Amino acid sequence: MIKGTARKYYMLGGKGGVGKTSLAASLAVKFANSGHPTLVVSTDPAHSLSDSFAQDLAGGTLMPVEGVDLPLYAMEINPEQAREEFRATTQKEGGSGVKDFMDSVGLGGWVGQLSELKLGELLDTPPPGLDEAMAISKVVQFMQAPEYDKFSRIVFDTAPTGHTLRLLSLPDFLDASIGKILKLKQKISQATSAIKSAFGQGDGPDKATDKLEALKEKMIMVREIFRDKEATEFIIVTIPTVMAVNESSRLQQSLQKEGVPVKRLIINEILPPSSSDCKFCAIKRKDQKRAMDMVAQDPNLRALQVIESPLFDLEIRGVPALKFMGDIVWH
Ligand SMILES: Nc1ncnc2c1ncn2[C@@H]1O[C@H](COP(=O)(O)OP(=O)(O)OP(=O)(O)O)[C@@H](O)[C@H]1O
Repeated sequence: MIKGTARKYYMLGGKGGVGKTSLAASLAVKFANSGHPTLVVSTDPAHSLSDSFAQDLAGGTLMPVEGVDLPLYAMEINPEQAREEFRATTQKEGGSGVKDFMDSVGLGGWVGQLSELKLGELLDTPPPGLDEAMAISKVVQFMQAPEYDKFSRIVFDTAPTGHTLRLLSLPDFLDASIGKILKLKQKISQATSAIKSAFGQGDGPDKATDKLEALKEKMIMVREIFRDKEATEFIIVTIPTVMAVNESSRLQQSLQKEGVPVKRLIINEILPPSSSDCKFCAIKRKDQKRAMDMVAQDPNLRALQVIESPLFDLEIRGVPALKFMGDIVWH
């Protein structure tokens, strides 16, 4: 995972509470320790990344992880706060502030093009996947803004399962919508010049179409990244319980359907070996073994490389603890 200097994206996904944040943070520390300028991104409203690194990383901007001499940055996007800002702006300014807001989250380019083309209505009603759009907008920012050029590893502590899948299918949805708009526009521009001006607002129809095409290209770029086997890996995180394994199996099935590259499955919180199990531990160990056997037999999961991560006897908080975890899990 540390080989090569080309940029790689790692996305950790799975059921709530299985250890995504801890594992994403420990992987980021591991990458940074290996010399990779690394960025870890979270869209969890609960500020779990701040908790994990034991420092305030909130604010939605690039934050250096303090107290370590590592090329390590974190970014915590709070989707709830972003949604509130969105609502406030649209209410206050009757929708005209949408561009300012979207500018602030890095979607400005898209919105600029959309509103010029009078397609801003698409964004006036925030779609259910706005949280995911935030994350995607940041991905687009990574690819475009020079301050992100330096990162060779980008780790996402993704939202729980359902959100993650929406995130992955959103570019497809937008791509399809724009395709439809393009077709519609072509039809209309052939029909009447009055309707033509509603789309173009002074721009010739060709220029407007170019802009839409450029917008579509950008979205395709995001989608390609999610599906690029060379650049991206989605790592499923699970724990050794029947419920978590079943959910991971369904997640892997949907990711496969979306064409998202998955190679590894982490089973987190495995009881460490012991020669003197108490009754509780012995029962628990048996229970965990049953769930792990399920992984080995599951048609969706059995082909994945399994990484075992032990249950630690202390809470993993702060860089030294994350390094400790990372050295055990990611080797
Ligand atoms: N291997 C482990 N050993 C001991 N504690 C762990 C381990 N992995 C995670 N934890 C603890 O479990 C809790 C949940 O972990 P974490 O926040 O990383 O999960 P998550 O999947 O990101 O949760 P959410 O879905 O709520 O974002 C934290 O208190 C964390 O310290």
